[in-house]
Amino acid sequence: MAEPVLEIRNLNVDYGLGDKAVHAVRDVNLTLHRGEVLGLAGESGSGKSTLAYGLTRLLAPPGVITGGEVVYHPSSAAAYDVLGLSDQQLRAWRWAETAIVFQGAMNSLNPVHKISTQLTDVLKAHDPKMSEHSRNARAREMLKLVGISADRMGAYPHQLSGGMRQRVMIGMALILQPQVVIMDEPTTALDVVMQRQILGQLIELRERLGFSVIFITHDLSLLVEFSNRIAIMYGGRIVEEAPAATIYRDALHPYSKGLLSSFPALRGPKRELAGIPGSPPDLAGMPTGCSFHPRCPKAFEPCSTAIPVLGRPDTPDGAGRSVACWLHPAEQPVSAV
Ligand SMILES: Nc1ncnc2c1ncn2[C@@H]1O[C@H](COP(=O)(O)OP(=O)(O)OP(=O)(O)O)[C@@H](O)[C@H]1O
Repeated sequence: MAEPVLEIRNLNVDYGLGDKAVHAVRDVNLTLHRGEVLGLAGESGSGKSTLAYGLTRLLAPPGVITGGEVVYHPSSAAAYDVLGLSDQQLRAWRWAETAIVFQGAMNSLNPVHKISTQLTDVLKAHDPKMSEHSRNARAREMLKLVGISADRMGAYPHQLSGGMRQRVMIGMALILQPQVVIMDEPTTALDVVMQRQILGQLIELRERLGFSVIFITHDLSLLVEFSNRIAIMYGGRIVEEAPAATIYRDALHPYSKGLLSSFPALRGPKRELAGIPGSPPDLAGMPTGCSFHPRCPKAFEPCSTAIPVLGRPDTPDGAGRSVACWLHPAEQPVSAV
């Protein structure tokens, strides 16, 4: 497997302090390798966005990181913990090393400025010495890469369709050639055909430019198609992680299985659709043990009392995948509740 570019280690994020704190991200360990697309899936409220905001240190109060590390490996320098960067270092890291496209990003284009100005402003802010000519050339090149003709440089956001605005945002995220691009539901506001078209184009760009992607969505079928590996989140924890094809073919966690059967597959054999009974847990009053156990069709003795640790499962193809489920206990310590 390629070397890591971003390692999230034991990350914990709370909203609020003290007894009333809501633990939205718990003990998350996740590694993004160079050049890969890592998909992160889970129902609404499972903590996906909080993880993205936490690891980029963009959390707004009352969000607070209560523990962990986010180790970034630059292409030609020593690794460092993003959580230890000064504000100034952080500003340089974001966008130039790691860029983010958040939900509804296409609506965050400034309506009173031309596309060209918004793209070149990013270049100006990060490299004030760059000439105007080079800035314009780079902006034009970037638009072309995301499939927008350079003659739209002078357009205002309202003169572009939703899909085009989203492409501009992706172009803006890539303009400083970051190593890591985090996409949090970047295309949900668009129709399905447009979503797939944009994602397909992003994957093509990744092959050409070599960046890595963390792609967040509740739509597992999109991830199966576009990711190399998939991590499934539930109640603030990663409950399973494996290569995309392995998850699709043979998910081990009953929650992953439930999530897979909630979406029609875009390719491959047809599956019977069935939802997951019950609703996601209230993070302010989490069930003891495995937080999925009240909804789990396979729950048994230890599930309601002890939290299963995420680890390599006891299956023949256990290498390269991990699961936190008592059906496949990992050979690691278990934290009793
Ligand atoms: N500002 C906030 N204050 C308090 N709790 C919050 C806040 N924002 C989020 N939360 C809590 O954190 C949990 C995780 O939210 P988050 O947005 O990270 O989930 P998500 O998986 O990204 O969901 P979605 O797909 O709907 O965006 C929510 O269930 C909510 O209880």
